[in-house]
Amino acid sequence: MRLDVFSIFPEYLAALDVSLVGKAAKSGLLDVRVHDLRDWTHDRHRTVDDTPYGGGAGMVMKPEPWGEAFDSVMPGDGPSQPRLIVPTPAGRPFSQDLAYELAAEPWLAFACGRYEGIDGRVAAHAAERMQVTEVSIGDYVLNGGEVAVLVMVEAIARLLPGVIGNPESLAEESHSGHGLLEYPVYTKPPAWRGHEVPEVLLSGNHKLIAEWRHEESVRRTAERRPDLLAAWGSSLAAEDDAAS
Ligand SMILES: COc1cccc(COC(=O)c2cn[nH]c2)c1
Repeated sequence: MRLDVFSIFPEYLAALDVSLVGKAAKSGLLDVRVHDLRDWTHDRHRTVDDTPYGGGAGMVMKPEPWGEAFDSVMPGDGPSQPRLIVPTPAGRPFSQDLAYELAAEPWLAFACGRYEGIDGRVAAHAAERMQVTEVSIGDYVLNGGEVAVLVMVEAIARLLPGVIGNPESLAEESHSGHGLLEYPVYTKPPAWRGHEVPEVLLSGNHKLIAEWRHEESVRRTAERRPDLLAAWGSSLAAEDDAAS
């Protein structure tokens, strides 16, 4: 997979060279290219923003640098086009499902917005030749899209075959499809500062362990994410209906 990231703070994306994503990049599974948007400005101050039409506080990112950057890095007459992802509070919620969807793409490009956002014509013009998806990683406002890109790239990269050492661990974890939150996990020592590991986990009885883990998943999901529990319950009912 090829990944292009456009930002006025390219150094923010240095984290992509570290650990999992860094390893995937070195092993050729990921081709990560970070671009400084200011390389496509032409004035002495390398200006990327201006005041918003219609008034209001803050600044808006000008369209010209984005247009020139996209033309230069992913030319419209090129053999293929990337899928463009724009992190924004106004976007489609990022999820494990969307991470899987994006992990199937051969080429992703991320546009990191700052200030009050990017001129709306940038996405509209890009959509003339590539799929554009505005994505939110949560209902809060960041100063820029860079952190959101780090979140999404990590969630996506770990799904690529060969990136995760142990693919089985993908199947069991929270939000990996069965709809409940993950059960608590423990390792040695069996007792630690007056806290014991739940007895059942030391029993070797795999049926009891599986039951305990399921009950813990349901309990935690009910406690922390009643919305997920409701969805899980109705998906069970749907399965029963389908089976009957
Ligand atoms: C593109 O326009 C903007 C405007 C303002 C901030 C940002 C950065 O993204 C976020 O703040 C965000 C993404 N998911 N949840 C929050 C982008």
